[in-house]
Amino acid sequence: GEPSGPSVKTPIPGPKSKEMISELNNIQFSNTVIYFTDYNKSIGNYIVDVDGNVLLDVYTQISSLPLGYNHPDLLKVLQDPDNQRTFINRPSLGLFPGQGWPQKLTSSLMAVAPKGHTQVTTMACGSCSNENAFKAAFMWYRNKQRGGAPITEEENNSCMMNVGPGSTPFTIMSFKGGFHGRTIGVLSTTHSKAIHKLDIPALDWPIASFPRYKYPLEDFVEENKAEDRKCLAEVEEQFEKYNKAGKFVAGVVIEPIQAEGGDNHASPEFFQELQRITKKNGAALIIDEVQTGGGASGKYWCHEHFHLPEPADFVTFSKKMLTGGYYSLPEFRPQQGYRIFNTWMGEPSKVLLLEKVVEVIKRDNLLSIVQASGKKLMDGLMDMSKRYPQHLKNVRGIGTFCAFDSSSAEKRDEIVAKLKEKGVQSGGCGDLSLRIRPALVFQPYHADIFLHQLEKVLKKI
Ligand SMILES: Cc1ncc(COP(=O)(O)O)c(CNc2csc(C(=O)O)c2)c1O
Repeated sequence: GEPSGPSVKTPIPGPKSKEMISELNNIQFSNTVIYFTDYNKSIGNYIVDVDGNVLLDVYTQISSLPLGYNHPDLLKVLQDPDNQRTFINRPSLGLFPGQGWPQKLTSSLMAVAPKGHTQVTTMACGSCSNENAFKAAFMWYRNKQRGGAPITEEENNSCMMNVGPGSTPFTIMSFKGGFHGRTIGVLSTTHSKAIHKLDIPALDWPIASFPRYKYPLEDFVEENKAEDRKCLAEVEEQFEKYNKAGKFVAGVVIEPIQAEGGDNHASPEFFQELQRITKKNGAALIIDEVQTGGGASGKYWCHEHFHLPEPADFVTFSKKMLTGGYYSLPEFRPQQGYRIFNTWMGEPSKVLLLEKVVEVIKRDNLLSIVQASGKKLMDGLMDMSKRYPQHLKNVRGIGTFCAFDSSSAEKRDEIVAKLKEKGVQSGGCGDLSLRIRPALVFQPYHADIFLHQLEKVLKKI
């Protein structure tokens, strides 16, 4: 079972961590390592480092552990002899899927598919899921332009040398503050930190503004509505500008909440109107649920809170879903083989684990626990924002997907560092925000432990 609470015995990183970091540094760049982790002792909501420090983990490996550490039901998946074969013989899923693969997809990914979705494509990570969703959107857009005409020899020859008409001038619209990955295509739709983009070539694709609200929301209803209108007008302008220039916008990619960009929220009305504008302009709406998806918002998919008039064209996922991939409407299916393809096309062992995660979420009613813990977090943060307004403001969140701003990046970093000293592993995002990303097994009493430690930090800084 879990420890009763955090316990920190050494400075973090401790002596053993430091030794291992320098060992690793002989092999690769290791400056981002926070500490080496003991994956035998880490359990539930608690991460244990190699120096025996026990921390309440409200960051969970960049929001990617659905059931925390060493969940007993997941360990059982590994003990099943049939499953061992799946872990050992990693298949090229596009060519030689194993028996039972359709059933596994049905009982895991399709069991939690967004409303109206019947198709899923598995991938390895968030970046490659977005990359392939973009490609599927480009092919769909070109096929619409062809209107049934055959592919020409000129198209086949020209694309081999990266020129038109075979290589198209199509674009994907993204938003300032967005994060969709770091591989070279999606990196042109990522706009959260310069260090991610420096030195890498970028594509001339349209970029619109994402709403930046004033808080508390109830005090700024008109201002925030005006902000929605301003951003939507920019989306229309970008469509007009790029389509007129023949750089047709084939898709719009957006997160339900911009996470890396600083936990920026936008209203359901913003997303409903964005879907209308995107459809009107003949583009695909790609909702990136890599960080928001998998249950942290209290629903499986965060965009479910927006009551979109129609299903999104694509919903990409990774992190808490354990496998990468995307759901897409049938019209986006490739028309030929080997166009959305790579050696592995994801990993069945991750889908086996996801199948168990989906079962546990249903059996243990975890989504309602997320809602209860999220309420506890939000109430506690709102209360603290009244008592420490200089350090904690703009409290926001859906489910346990919460955040607040501090007065400066330094202050935010100081709060993260002091929380770590008190045995809470948290993380920053954007310029001023501290984000909370606990596992789905994070109970209200864990929220109390977090809030208690946070109060102790705020009292002293
Ligand atoms: C909304 C969203 N979309 C796509 C991605 C990319 O996923 P990965 O390629 O990292 O699996 C992410 C990854 N998140 C992430 C957090 S820190 C980070 C990094 O590369 O520094 C990446 C995401 O949050």
